[in-house]
Amino acid sequence: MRDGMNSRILLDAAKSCILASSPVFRRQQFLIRCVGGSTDQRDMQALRSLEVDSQSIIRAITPALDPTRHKGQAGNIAVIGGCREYTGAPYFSAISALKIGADLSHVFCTTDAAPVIKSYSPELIVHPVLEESYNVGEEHKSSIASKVLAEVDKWLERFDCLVVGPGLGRDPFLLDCVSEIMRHARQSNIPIVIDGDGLFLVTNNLELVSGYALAVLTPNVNEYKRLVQKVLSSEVNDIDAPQQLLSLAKQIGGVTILRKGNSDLISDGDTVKSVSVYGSPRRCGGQGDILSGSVAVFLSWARQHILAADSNSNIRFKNPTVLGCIAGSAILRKAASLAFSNKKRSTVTGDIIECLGKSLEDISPAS
Ligand SMILES: NC(=O)C1=CN([C@@H]2O[C@H](COP(=O)(O)OP(=O)(O)OC[C@H]3O[C@@H](n4cnc5c(N)ncnc54)[C@H](O)[C@@H]3O)[C@@H](O)[C@H]2O)[C@@H](O)CC1
Ligand SMILES: Nc1ncnc2c1ncn2[C@@H]1O[C@H](COP(=O)(O)OP(=O)(O)OP(=O)(O)O)[C@@H](O)[C@H]1O
Ligand SMILES: [Mg+2]
Repeated sequence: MRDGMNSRILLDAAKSCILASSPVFRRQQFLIRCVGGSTDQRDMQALRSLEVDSQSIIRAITPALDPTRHKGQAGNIAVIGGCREYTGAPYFSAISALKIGADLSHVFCTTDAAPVIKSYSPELIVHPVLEESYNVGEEHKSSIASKVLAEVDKWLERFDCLVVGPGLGRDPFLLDCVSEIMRHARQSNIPIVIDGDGLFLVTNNLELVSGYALAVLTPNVNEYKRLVQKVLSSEVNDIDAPQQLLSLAKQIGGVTILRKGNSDLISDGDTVKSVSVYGSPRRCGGQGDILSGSVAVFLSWARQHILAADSNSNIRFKNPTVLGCIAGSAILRKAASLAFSNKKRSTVTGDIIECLGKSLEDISPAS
């Protein structure tokens, strides 16, 4: 009996050793650490105490479908992104804005990407205005940059929010032009959601967003790591994730940051909120793009709602960028959950986009 027990203990120990040295196991442990998946009870409790009632926020800020309203009042969004490599990301972001309920959705992309993005959907207004270095001779760079800016400026004042970065690429000439567009948007007080390669640009040029309360950064695990290293000169701290996020947002002058992960954490340097609505175990590319388009619309609605709120309403004291992040995160996660219940392992980003309407309808019915 005793011998049997000893050999079982030895067998278990051997199994643990084999498991711990297996590359698959080590990769899983690495990923758990990367996405902040600490199982520490105190961490879980701390996160639970930050959880917000996202459904009430969505109900409060979603505008009624009022017959007196005209086209554009429910939101006019522009995505700056789309290059030779990436045409899916700007499409996902822009179409998600429409499916949430914006009236108009534009894409400003490179001349190469435009015909491709136009062919995905006639709903989007696609402007082939950006250029990458390979298409522009050194001697023409300055005149092309002025032309790009003039093209975007013609439209800028009409937009309720810009999304900068989905599928933008990292070409230096293109990023210089986009920096100028961001400066103009900032002068005009237009909110800017920054994602993907827009975060690469901003991390290396923090002055573009520093101190701009209408800027929202939506980093994934890698983008967050780069931001923390650059701004706080430290590594990501998953043990005290809310405190580190708060410091980061404060250090960049009160921008709002949505740190994507197992739970989405949101901070504007004053408060930290968490959205842990059940989402999906599928991690197909493009979900962050749905999020950026959704946040842009909800942020615009939150601003409108706050402007129109009467003096007794306590929503007037809330930050619209934080409200937009909470609502966008909760809707994306609910849509991802719905899509997964239908499509399981074959769930792709398009399936999640198809569930955005039902997800919002369940929370805030159209009539
Ligand atoms: N269909 C498309 O056109 C898409 C284009 N995208 C664009 O692609 C560009 C680069 O974005 P990326 O998200 O790839 O850049 P990242 O710097 O986040 O990712 C680079 C690498 O990190 C890995 N990685 C990503 N998330 C991870 C996680 N949670 N844990 C461990 N490793 C992880 C990825 O597999 C990839 O190899 C952006 O412009 C983005 O907008 C993406 O939005 C996805 C969809
Ligand atoms: N580990 C996770 N568990 C549950 N949900 C997650 C997890 N990681 C991310 N998400 C959800 O997916 C959304 C997109 O996050 P993700 O990290 O995939 O962004 P991304 O890498 O920028 O995506 P994209 O492929 O569009 O660039 C987040 O808002 C979050 O709600
Ligand atoms: Mg992304």
